[in-house]
Amino acid sequence: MSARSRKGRSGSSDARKSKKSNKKQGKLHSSQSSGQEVRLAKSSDSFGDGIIGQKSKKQRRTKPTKLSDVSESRTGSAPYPNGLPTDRPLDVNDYFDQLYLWLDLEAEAERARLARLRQMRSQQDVERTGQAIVGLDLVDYHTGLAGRYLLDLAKPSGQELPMNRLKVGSPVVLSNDADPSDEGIAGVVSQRKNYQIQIATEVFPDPDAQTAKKGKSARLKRTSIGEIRYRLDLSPDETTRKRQLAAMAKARGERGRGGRLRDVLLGIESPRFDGKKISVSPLPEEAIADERGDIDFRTELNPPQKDAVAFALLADDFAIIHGPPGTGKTTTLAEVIAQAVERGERVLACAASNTAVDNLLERLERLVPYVVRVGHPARVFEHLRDLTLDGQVEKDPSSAVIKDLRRELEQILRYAQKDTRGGRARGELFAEAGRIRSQIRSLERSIVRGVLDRADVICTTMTIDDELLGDERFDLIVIDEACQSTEGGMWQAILRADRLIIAGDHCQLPPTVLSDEAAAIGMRDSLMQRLVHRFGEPVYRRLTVQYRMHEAIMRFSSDHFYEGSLVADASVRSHLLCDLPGVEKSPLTETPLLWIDTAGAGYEEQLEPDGQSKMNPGEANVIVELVRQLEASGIEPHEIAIIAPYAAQVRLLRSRLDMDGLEVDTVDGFQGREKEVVLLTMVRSNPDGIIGFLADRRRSNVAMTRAKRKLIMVGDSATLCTHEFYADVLKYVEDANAYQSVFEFQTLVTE
Ligand SMILES: Nc1ncnc2c1ncn2[C@@H]1O[C@H](COP(=O)(O)OP(=O)(O)OP(=O)(O)O)[C@@H](O)[C@H]1O
Repeated sequence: MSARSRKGRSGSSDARKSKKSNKKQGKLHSSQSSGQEVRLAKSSDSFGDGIIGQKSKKQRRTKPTKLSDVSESRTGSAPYPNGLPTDRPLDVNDYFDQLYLWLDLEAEAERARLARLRQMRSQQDVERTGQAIVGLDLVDYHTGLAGRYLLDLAKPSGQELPMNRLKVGSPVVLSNDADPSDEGIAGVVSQRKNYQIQIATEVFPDPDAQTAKKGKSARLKRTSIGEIRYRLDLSPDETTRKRQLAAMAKARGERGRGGRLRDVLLGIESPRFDGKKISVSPLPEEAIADERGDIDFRTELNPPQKDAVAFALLADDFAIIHGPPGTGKTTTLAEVIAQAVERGERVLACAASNTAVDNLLERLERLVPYVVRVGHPARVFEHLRDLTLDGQVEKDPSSAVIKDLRRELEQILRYAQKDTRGGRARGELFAEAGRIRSQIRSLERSIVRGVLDRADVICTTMTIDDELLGDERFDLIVIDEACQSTEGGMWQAILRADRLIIAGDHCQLPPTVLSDEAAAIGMRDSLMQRLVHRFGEPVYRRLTVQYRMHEAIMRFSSDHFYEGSLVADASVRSHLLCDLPGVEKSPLTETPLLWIDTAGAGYEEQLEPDGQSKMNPGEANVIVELVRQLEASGIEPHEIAIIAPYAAQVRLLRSRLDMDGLEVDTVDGFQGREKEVVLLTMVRSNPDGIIGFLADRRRSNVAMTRAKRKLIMVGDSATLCTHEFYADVLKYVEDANAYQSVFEFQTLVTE
């Protein structure tokens, strides 16, 4: 059945109610007549940290006088200079003005970063930032979906690429390495290997076109493609920015159901559950129990998870699922989606990162008849690639014609590359290539439409390809890892339905925001957190049974971040490394927790030579020794993760521990992941007690909740415990008899 006819089947949210009794429909009718204003919910203290600062007076913008004052005066004139308030309704125009300002400041910060990068001329300095790779050869090229060019770049003579932050999906600029004035062409990383990186571009890097673009004579310098050495720079994500701006402009003027959802999310209207405004009557537990009884669950869920599913399905506007680490938030969301599909709804399922989208997709594959993953296949887990749009288009019988056209296109490009006539003749070949590309595009478009129309669920990151989805609307939008997205990043998705389910954990990593000015006026605070503070308990359900950590690993996080509400499931409550097959019993494997305190050992932090990042070679030695001991006890390298807050320490440890399967990464690389044993190197050790961004407790919460059976921290208590949070960690570890000074550890090693 096509999407269009399915929409007819499901209609609006009425279809969702079709399974319910008349009694419920009656309730819906009676409450809709109520026109009461929203009840100001108390900020929910139980939801956690840092209630957003509030300021009652509306500020008007003033013009900056000095250039140096630009950012400061712009943040000072923000409609909400202390971030979005949660104690009163937001004004629609002020709200979107604030979001625009965030985006502007962020774009400014990104441009400044790129400019600094492009000014660095020392190859080592540039590459150490992790944001650029220089001295690259174009070694091959192909064409991909939508006639994009896929360019393979590698270092000459096959050297390994430096450690870099150019991930699959990152926007980049490809430019001539020898020409600092070259503006380059935009692309997206589509594949990344140790020795080679591939980017997808809309434009072929034709050297004639580059010289012509700069107004120089084509005769000035004849270069063949192979003679140019390129550099790749991580670039500001202009496409995402433009899409977000367009979505925000549309949301500002939205009317009808879309306008209502916007007003609910801005706290102007009261959210409704089961047809009733929560300002009149919060959803009673009996209604949830009732709904739960009606559901034929497709997954084995625990009671809080089942409640969350029922609660979400009863939401008329939005509902929130708060999922602390390992509590099955994604599992629960997948069940919500499966139930919605069962009721005849079409769902758009999103998350902030590709990994999070794939985690959801992995579960949906088993639960939903027809799910499509939108996004570049290279960014999708390999075992899920058949579910991508590209994968499904490939299976379509008309794809054979496209393959022939692509072959023809590649042939023409190769002729063009070899063509020594230059100028017009070469230009004609590129023009012919352009015509074939548009033919390919129009054929693909019709196949793509067919695939999307058949889908019950479409999965994508929050950067939605509006061109691809057109103005298609869904019955329900589901957003996982919602706290990792800025508010501005949510509107593209929100606009596509009248109902929204968001899941996440505000006590884990916030979205990456480069601009400190934007962060100071609230850009790092999530929509989810704001809604909980605004409306309180009636709009969210928290999952409380976790399936990852030994109880002792979980307890600190539970007490500190989740009011002690977490419970370790019996299957994990007391599991230890020594319970794994082939693992010997030893002091390291028989206990779940250990802090090796380096205080007094003189393991001071160091600035990486020529770099900005910090490392701690003394701590690295301890980590290397611990890995050696774990391996000797029978733990496999792929069961071990090392987490360091600083890239320089990651680099140092990677160079010291070249083991297949062992992962060494920053905290950001580990959100949403787990390992049997996690070693945390804290790095900071200085006489002034400066701990830098370790002060963000959310970062530590993520790092400390990745381990299933053993968490080992290596750090200097004298430096760290100047901060109350780490003093609490130390006390917890001491009470759990899991403290060891590095001097004791070394004695044990030498014995
Ligand atoms: N009711 C359940 N019974 C048994 N296992 C479960 C249940 N719910 C979730 N799990 C398991 O717990 C683990 C974590 O689940 P899931 O990935 O859904 O959690 P999450 O909250 O999204 O995780 P994260 O904290 O990494 O974001 C998975 O291995 C999952 O199979």
